[in-house]
Amino acid sequence: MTGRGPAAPRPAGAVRRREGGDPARAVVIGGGIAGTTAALALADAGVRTTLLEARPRLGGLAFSLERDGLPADNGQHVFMRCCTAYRRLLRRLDAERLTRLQPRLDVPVLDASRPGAPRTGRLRRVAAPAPLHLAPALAGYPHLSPVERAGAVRAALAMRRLDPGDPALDRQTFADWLRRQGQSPRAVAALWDLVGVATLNAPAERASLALAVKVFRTGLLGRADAADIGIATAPLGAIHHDAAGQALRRAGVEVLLRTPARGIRPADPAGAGAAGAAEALAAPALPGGGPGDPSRHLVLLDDRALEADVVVLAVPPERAAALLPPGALVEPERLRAFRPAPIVNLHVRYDRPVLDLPMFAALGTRVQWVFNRTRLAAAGGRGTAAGADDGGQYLAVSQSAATEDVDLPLRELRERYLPELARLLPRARAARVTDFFVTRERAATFAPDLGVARLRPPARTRVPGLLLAGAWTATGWPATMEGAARSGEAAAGAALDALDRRGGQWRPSIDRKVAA
Ligand SMILES: Cc1cc2nc3c(=O)[nH]c(=O)nc-3n(C[C@H](O)[C@H](O)[C@H](O)COP(=O)(O)OP(=O)(O)OC[C@H]3O[C@@H](n4cnc5c(N)ncnc54)[C@H](O)[C@@H]3O)c2cc1C
Repeated sequence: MTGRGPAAPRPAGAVRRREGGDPARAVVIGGGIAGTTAALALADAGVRTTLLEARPRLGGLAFSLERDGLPADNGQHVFMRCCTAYRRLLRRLDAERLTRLQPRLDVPVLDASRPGAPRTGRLRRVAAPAPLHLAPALAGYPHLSPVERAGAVRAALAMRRLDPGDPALDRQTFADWLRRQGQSPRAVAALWDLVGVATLNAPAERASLALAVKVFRTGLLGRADAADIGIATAPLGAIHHDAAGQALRRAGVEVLLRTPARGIRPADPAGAGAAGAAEALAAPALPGGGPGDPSRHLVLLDDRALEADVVVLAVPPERAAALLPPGALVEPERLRAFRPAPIVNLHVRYDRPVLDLPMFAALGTRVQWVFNRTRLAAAGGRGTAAGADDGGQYLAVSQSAATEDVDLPLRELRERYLPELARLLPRARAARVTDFFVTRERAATFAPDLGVARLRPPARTRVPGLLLAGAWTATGWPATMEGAARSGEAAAGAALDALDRRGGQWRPSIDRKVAA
């Protein structure tokens, strides 16, 4: 993270002003988690902020849909206690109450490779400092042999000595490193990939060691409570559209939905720049030269242009590449080099309860993680809204790194997965499936490929006051809600720094005397 931390909500009426007395203005482009975080931080610091979102809803990649009255998410999302920026955002949205955070990490792991009932292990922590907090779980983990368990402990201790920021780690795969640590294919499947595929969206064979070290060191080898799992008990849309929209509007942010930005250009110093998008698009490149004032920006819309002192561009990388003015990045083509990685969710409704656990991870089957949406919604006081109204149960099966599945027809996915769920859940064998549908996100995350760290730009561009945000920017985290929230905080901090640095144009402190 760069720049300052998030600002505390401003006192009512505090406005950040330019030298001439006009309020400082920001435009944030993109209403996903990164853009929402940035817009709130800017508004909280007294900057008049407009948030542009191309779609009719906020939330970006974290959203909900409705199917025959059943609220469903585009994909199951989880976070961890160590996701401090994301949890800050939840609090800022007054939406923590729409989530549940485990008091202590506890993940049941069902192994379906043997005939009969699956064997259950548990990855749960005890009240001890890291890394001892996981020692009893590992010692009793039935999916590894005693030799494999001892080997896993040795590898974990070796990983604690690696620095995720070391560029050399981004040039080797996680799998190569695990092999060098003597990890068996079984240990990779039953332990490292179990966590790694879900968090990195790639198996160890295709994941950069740098990102893997980031995940394991932060989540499992740092603070003992870091990996306690948090899950929304409400639909994602209730948090990232409804609560976000309310918080933004309460903070005074102007939220414009269905409003795509078409370009960013320097503002005309004579003030005529807002006249038309076509003329502005034809303006010469930044920085320097040409008629534009590089200290202010024009954000071009379909029918007009908005003038701003700072702009935060919080859209996916290929969109950012198209919107950035020439010269804003040294190597803008890098933004087009991110490879997308898919996640597929299978939504299954049974006519009766088939699972008591709130969630589990699976081995010995193609099923990865299963979430009991009915039980999770009941934990949040919304039992009837999640498939329990007819006495049934609604499960979401989350499949990361789903390259094989993402283009399969619904019927084939049904044939592929329902027998596997029946293998894992004995009660599902006698149950009737009342609905089965699929959500496919082809670009759920960027692929954590070797060398991906080199593609990820920091918040600051070469144009003063034009900042980048998004889970794909240089946060050090894989593409996650935490990465997105961190990037939003970083971009807002850098935008405020840019305002402060404009020699004499800005009053460095919030002017509390003038009403918004
Ligand atoms: C199925 C699935 C499961 C996932 N699971 C997890 C998980 O368990 N845990 C986790 O932490 N993360 C998970 N993620 C990743 C997480 O959702 C993303 O990393 C995060 O939401 C990205 O947020 P963002 O703001 O960076 O980008 P985005 O969400 O992509 O937001 C960008 C926004 O910009 C808008 N936009 C684009 N172009 C323009 C334009 N020209 N003008 C205006 N607006 C524009 C888009 O419409 C979009 O709303 C998952 C993602 C998916 C899809």
